[in-house]
Amino acid sequence: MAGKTAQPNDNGARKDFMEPEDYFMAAAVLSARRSRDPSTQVGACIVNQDKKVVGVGYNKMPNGCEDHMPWSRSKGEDAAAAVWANGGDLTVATAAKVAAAAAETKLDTKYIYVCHAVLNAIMDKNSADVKGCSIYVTLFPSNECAKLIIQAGMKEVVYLCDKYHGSLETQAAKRMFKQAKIPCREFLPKEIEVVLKLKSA
Ligand SMILES: Nc1ccn([C@H]2C[C@H](O)[C@@H](COP(=O)(O)O)O2)c(=O)n1
Repeated sequence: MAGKTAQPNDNGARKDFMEPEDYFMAAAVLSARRSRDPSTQVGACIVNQDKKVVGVGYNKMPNGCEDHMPWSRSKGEDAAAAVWANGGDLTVATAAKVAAAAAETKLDTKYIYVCHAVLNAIMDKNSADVKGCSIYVTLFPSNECAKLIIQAGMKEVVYLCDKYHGSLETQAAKRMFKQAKIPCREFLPKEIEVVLKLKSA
C-alpha cells in the first residue's frame, strides 16, 4: 500500500503498517486457509479488550475425524442428478433411490459433523474466558455460532461476508444477537489486499 504521508513529530516510524482491525480480519482469513471444506472456508479470530488475539479457528471436522467424514453438501442433490441422468424419468427404482438418498441426506453430508470456525476459535482460546471480546469472522455466524458467542459473553461481531443472509440459520443468529444486544458490523478493510510471502524470492 502506498506509504502514508509524513506526520508532524515524525519519529521515522514506517507509515504503511497494518491497522489492527485489518490484522485481526487477516488472521481470520488466513486461518480459513487451513479449512478442508471444498466449498466454503471460514475463519474466526477472537480479540480481547486489550486488542490481543486470544483465539483463532476455522471450519473443520472434529479431531480424529478429518479423514473419514463427508464434505458433500447434499445427498439429495446427487439423487436429483440421478433422476435427471435418467432423462427425468422418475421410475420406481429411481424414486426408491431418491427416497433412500433423502433418508441418508443428513448422514452423508458435512453439516452434522463439521465444527464451525467460531467453535474452534473459542476452543483455541489462550485465556480463561472470552468475555468482552470481539470476534472477527469471515462469514456471518450461524445460529449455533450465535449461541456460543452470546453464552461466552462476547460483545461484538465483525464479519466480512454475509452470503447466507436469507437462510434460517443466519436470520435466527441476527434475531438472537439483537435480543442479546450484541452489535454486528460488516468489516470494511483499509487494505483491500494483503499479500503473504512465506519465502523471499
Ligand atoms: N457461520 C458459519 C457457517 C458455516 N460454517 C461452515 C460449515 C461448513 O463447513 C461451511 C459452509 O458450507 P456451505 O454450505 O457453504 O457449502 O462453513 C462456519 O464455519 N461458520
